[in-house]
Amino acid sequence: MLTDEQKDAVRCGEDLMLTACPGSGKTRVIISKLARVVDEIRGTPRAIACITYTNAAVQEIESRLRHHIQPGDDSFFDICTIHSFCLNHIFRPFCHLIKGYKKGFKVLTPESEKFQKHVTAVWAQHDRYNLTFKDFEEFTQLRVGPNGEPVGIEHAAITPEVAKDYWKRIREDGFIDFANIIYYSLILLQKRAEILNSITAKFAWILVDEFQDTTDLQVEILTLIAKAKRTRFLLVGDPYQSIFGFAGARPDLADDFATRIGARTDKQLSGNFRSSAPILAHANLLYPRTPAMVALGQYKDVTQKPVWRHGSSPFQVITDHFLPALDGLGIPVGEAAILAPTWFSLFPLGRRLREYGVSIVGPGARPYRRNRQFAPLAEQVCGYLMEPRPDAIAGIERTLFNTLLDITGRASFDIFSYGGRVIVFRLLEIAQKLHVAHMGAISWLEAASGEFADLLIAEEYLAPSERDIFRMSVEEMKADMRNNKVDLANLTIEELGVYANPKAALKLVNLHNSKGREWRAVAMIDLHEGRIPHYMSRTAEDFESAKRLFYVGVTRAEQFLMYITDTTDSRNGPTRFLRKGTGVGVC
Ligand SMILES: Nc1ncnc2c1ncn2[C@@H]1O[C@H](COP(=O)(O)OP(=O)(O)OP(=O)(O)O)[C@@H](O)[C@H]1O
Repeated sequence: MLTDEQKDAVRCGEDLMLTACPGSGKTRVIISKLARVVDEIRGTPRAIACITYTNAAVQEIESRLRHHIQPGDDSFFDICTIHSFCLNHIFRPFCHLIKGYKKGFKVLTPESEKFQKHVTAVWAQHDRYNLTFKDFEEFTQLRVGPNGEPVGIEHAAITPEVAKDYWKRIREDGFIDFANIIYYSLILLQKRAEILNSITAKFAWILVDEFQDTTDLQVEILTLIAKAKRTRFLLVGDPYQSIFGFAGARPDLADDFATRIGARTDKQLSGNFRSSAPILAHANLLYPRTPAMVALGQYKDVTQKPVWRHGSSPFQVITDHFLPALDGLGIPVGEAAILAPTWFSLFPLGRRLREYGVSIVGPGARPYRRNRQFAPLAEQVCGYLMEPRPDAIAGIERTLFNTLLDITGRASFDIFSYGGRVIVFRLLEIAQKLHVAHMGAISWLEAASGEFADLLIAEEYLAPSERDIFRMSVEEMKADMRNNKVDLANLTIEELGVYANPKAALKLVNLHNSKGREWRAVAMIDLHEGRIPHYMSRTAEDFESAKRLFYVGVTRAEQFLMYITDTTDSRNGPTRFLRKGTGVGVC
């Protein structure tokens, strides 16, 4: 059932920029809108693009939409990120028009070995060795400005020369990164009227979720499409949840675009289905809204106020206060999350909690590096063995697709066809047979890596020369685990599966990645001035953006919220967002 304000937004036939408070059911509105406009265009050659911010959101919408549409409707919509929209509809079909990509391309993802290789090589070219995590991370933030220049490197070690050399290297090796997919798509639309024409002829509607996090190039692309006046827009967002400024997001662009296309901006979603009234009272202290955000969901009548706990370390407060509070409230740890301003404070906490015997997902949870090639597939399959949920099959397909892409450099799209699904079921059959035969995770991994490779070679997804890649990857996983002092003999398939199917595990998430998610209980750690806002914050916008990040954290909690500070650093003082006047007023 939709509320009146949700229905109103879905029915609006004009271009609309909808401002939606946290937990207001944006996803529900987008799905209902999608189902409604599919009804309107069914049988025509037109389609709808639904652009979301992350792949996780794509999967969420895809799986929920299944209940609303008819068989065969798939050709009428594309649910995608802006990158896959540009890749599939603009860059891939027309890349032959671009110098360097005439013969095709491969997408360079930060998880791939090639990414590491190129970053290492380009740094060596500029005399930088002994690289740290940050030296790699910075390349994932690299963006292209409207004139083709590198941007987003103001606080980075990367110089414009390094960025350009990096792009030159990857292009010579036949690769393109996400930033350039967007840039070249814009160029193609600007220079070739026929490409713009084909896009606007195809898309009757473009629905954009998380529009507050849009970037300048993305707005340029949408503006070109809007100018043709053949495509309608539903843009949904919340300016108070714009937290991706470092990735080029600018909430002001959203308003600007709405004005440029003459979209309506008079509709709001103000009902919050997620959180209790006391949690919303804190959120409203940070950002009062008009109309005010009100609690409508199942936890609306919970009276428990958010609490602040201070201790000697996050681990001490979590184990002495947060976990016992969950017990008292009857909230399973799998429905709770620990949020922190950065990964750095989550790594040591994750490790200690794992040693303490708490199942966790998040940094420090995996005893091996995630980019080990066989690891994601093995985890997904083990997750399925533990709990065979039908929706997990799509996750396995996607992982298999990514794994093959990573190994072979080819996109095996037929994994998503009927034939591909048959392969997935055959892999699961092998996995099940081995599960029955092998008790421990290590012997399972050793056997499965061989048998999976054999099947994929027989079906021509892998070449015989690629047979040993999975086996070698298992050896690497074992070496990682030995280094991390994991008791290999006793590692279970359940433990591997928990990373893919983390229902029973406590989630450790950084605040940026918590966007769009919700948990019954949330603990926010490391809430110190200097962390949030960061000590390098200078401008009013820096402080505001930290406040929005804090706001996103607060609004993830449904029933119970704990703020945590600690004395691990003598300089630690509570963040201004916990104080009266500047924050939620708990200290
Ligand atoms: N009309 C409704 N009736 C009951 N529950 C609803 C309704 N609309 C949304 N919800 C529930 O509210 C919760 C929040 O919805 P959703 O995740 O779509 O919020 P959101 O607006 O995307 O939030 P955020 O911006 O904070 O990520 C979900 O659990 C959803 O099922």
